[in-house]
Amino acid sequence: MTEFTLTDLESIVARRATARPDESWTAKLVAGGQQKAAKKLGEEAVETVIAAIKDDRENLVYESADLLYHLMVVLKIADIPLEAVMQELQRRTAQTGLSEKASRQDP
Ligand SMILES: N=c1c2ncn([C@@H]3O[C@H](COP(=O)(O)OP(=O)(O)OP(=O)(O)O)[C@@H](O)[C@H]3O)c2ncn1[C@@H]1O[C@H](COP(=O)(O)O)[C@@H](O)[C@H]1O
Repeated sequence: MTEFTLTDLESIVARRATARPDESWTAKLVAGGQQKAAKKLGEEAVETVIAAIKDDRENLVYESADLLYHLMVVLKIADIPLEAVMQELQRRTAQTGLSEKASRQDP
């Protein structure tokens, strides 16, 4: 079991965001702005979906890693700490996904 966590990745992204764009993909994404970074996140999401639909386990792992990394960059540019996402996920543990969805349906 790896000890590497998304919090570790968040720290790496924060550190590399301040590097020179010509020596860091993270810095290049950050310098390019949210529109480009979010577009890249969307591309990685599509690649993840394709791997899932093809039942391509190896690529699903690879693309999921790309997806999570690019999500961390987008959150960094938006100045949203991973902690905020984890808090929201924790809040949702109080109910099932289906009951939450039902609570949002129009009467
Ligand atoms: N986890 C990642 C990570 N995942 C993906 N990528 C980069 O994201 C880019 C994706 O670009 P592309 O889609 O064009 O490349 P691709 O996915 O291989 O191409 P396709 O075949 O999918 O189209 C590649 O350059 C990858 O290297 C990442 N770049 C950095 N990190 C982490 O960030 C750290 C710092 O990296 P730098 O900021 O580059 O120093 C690294 O040590 C890693 O821990």
